[in-house]
Amino acid sequence: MSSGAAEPLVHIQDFRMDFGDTTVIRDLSFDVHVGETFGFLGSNGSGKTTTLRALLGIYRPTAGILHVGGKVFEPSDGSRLGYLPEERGLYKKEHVLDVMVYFGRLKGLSKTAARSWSETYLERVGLADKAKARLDKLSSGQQQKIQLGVTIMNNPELLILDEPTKGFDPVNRRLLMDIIEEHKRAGATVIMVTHQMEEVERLCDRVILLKDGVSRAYGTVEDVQEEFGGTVYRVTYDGVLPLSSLFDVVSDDDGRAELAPLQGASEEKVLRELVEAGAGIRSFTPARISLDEIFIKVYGEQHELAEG
Ligand SMILES: Nc1ncnc2c1ncn2[C@@H]1O[C@H](COP(=O)(O)OP(=O)(O)OP(=O)(O)O)[C@@H](O)[C@H]1O
Repeated sequence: MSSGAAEPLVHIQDFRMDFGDTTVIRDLSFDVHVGETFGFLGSNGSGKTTTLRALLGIYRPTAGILHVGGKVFEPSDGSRLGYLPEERGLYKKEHVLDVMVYFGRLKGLSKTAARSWSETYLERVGLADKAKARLDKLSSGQQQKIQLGVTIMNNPELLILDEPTKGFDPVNRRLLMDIIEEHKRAGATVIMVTHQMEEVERLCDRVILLKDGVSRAYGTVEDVQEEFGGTVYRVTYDGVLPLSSLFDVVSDDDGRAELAPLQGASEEKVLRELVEAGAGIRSFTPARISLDEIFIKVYGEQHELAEG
């Protein structure tokens, strides 16, 4: 899976995927570079899992180039890959530690190394007391922790994680994000499908946003924020917000509003307008537009790009 210095580790160009008469991905192109954490974002059914499956050879693409390390991925390249698929499932009637050691051996670790790694991991994720339990006696979140462990245990150079924290409570989500971040810091390239925008803002260097199988934004988180308006003003107020040609009201709830400036209206102009209109401003804070807001802007639109 080695890759030249300037060559992206993952290269997808003009990817198209049809299922029967239906096109679910069209003209999709993006690269993922060595060492970056890449957020693969999009609403339900926008084509994220399909793209990952095509990249890993599970689906045959209708058209386009999908390369890992400069060539089409083959199962024999898998020793440096950690893939957490969307559909989870391990050998549920087996015991936790046995399953982990089994997968560790498949990934080329010695039995001792796999056992020692697994015991340390179980301790870390609060499941040391479940080492001898059957997998199907664990909660779904606990089973997911085991599956993530199996995915990362050989320190893969490329980690592909399809919704790694789906179904986790906030404490466990943070723990899992810490673990993923450690792999990122150790130099792993990470492709992460997630619907949790705070995870993206915390971890991802670059992102792509898919809608109906088409890219709607691609670049660094900052680039994407800039593309969608860059700055917003968060205000708290006691009175009534005026209608204005200087800003759009993005959200307004219980004395808290978010305003998007129009045509580059400056902070001073917007604030003066609010004060002069008697809006009773208590606080006024410029902030970057959040990915959550961008997501709502993109996916709240009509499906004008639908089949056709
Ligand atoms: N094997 C298949 N046969 C036919 N259609 C499929 C198949 N796999 C996926 N699709 C369709 O392709 C589209 C994209 O699905 P995909 O699972 O890639 O979306 P996703 O972005 O991963 O969604 P989610 O966030 O809900 O997991 C959907 O309309 C889905 O119904």
